[in-house]
Amino acid sequence: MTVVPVATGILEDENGRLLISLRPEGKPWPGFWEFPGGKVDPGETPEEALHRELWEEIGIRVQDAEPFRTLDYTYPERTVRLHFYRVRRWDGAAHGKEGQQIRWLYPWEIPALECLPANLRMTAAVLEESLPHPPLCLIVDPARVEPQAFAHAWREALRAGLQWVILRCKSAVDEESAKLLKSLCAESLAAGAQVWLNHAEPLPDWPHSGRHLTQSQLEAGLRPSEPFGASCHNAGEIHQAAQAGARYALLSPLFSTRSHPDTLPLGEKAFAELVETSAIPLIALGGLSVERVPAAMATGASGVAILSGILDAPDPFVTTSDFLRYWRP
Ligand SMILES: Nc1nc2c([nH]c(=O)n2[C@@H]2O[C@H](COP(=O)(O)OP(=O)(O)OP(=O)(O)O)[C@@H](O)[C@H]2O)c(=O)[nH]1
Ligand SMILES: [Mg+2]
Repeated sequence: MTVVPVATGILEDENGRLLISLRPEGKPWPGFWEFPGGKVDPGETPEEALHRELWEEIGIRVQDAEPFRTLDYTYPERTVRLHFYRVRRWDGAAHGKEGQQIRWLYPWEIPALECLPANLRMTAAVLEESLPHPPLCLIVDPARVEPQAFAHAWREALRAGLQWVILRCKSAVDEESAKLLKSLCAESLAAGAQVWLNHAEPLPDWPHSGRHLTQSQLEAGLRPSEPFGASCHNAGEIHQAAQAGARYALLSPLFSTRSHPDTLPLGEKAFAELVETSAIPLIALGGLSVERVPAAMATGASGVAILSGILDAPDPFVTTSDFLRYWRP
């Protein structure tokens, strides 16, 4: 089958909002949102097509286009090779030159609209850029470990370079623990790490970067006004999280775990298939060890999350460093 080359532009304004446009009647997939662009003409390079299409469709002259991703996608009517470009500098004011609606949206707002399926991967790829780096997420749960040992493990992980903590606090903590947790949150932010609170309402006044929602909070309709991620276990839950505006989903369990021995793991193949159709980045959770990080990342996961691996380690500094070595050889 012939593959139709297509060039599309992901325009980004100074606030990080992206331009999407509505496909008009008379073309395949009318009423779906897309990034503006179109088919590469014979004799044209994809970049030349991008310049021409963005002039024809939204009336701008591209100054700089940075190749971003190339993706093959098969629709019932044809297979397209999509050359996506990031466009941050242009002349002119973008408008629907062919009468089509356009919108400027933050990347996490896009999955709520009906988009061309091939484009959802791009939303996920753009969102992935804002995740902490290295994308190793430590889930800390004070209910699982005695407070002093817990604080020690958390601090040692930060000292080793950890950049991402999800603080899971399912039950109320006493005043002394609350004081300790608050100061650990502040220390983490001061170390340049992000802290996402997984906590019931009302949220305590602990310094944080965002919220992490459990599946039942998401289900119950909780939609924080600040950045949030969510815990998911299947395609339906990922879709719901994406539509709700989540920045990422923790997808579990990738491998079998000691904590949930009766839960069937997704396995690498099913995980990779979920990555293919997800509009938000997926973080692999469940049964992760240092040795398994490469296999987890090979599924297309945007990062890995661990719970027991570091908190229970004899030397959390060494174990965190071992995990981080995957991103910092
Ligand atoms: N423009 C555009 N096309 C996309 C995107 N994602 C995606 O799968 N496509 C597919 O790429 C193909 C190119 O589409 P197009 O209809 O824009 O082509 P065009 O502007 O040259 O229009 P024309 O057919 O009127 O000449 C379509 O099959 C469309 O479904 C996207 O984000 N933007
Ligand atoms: Mg077009």
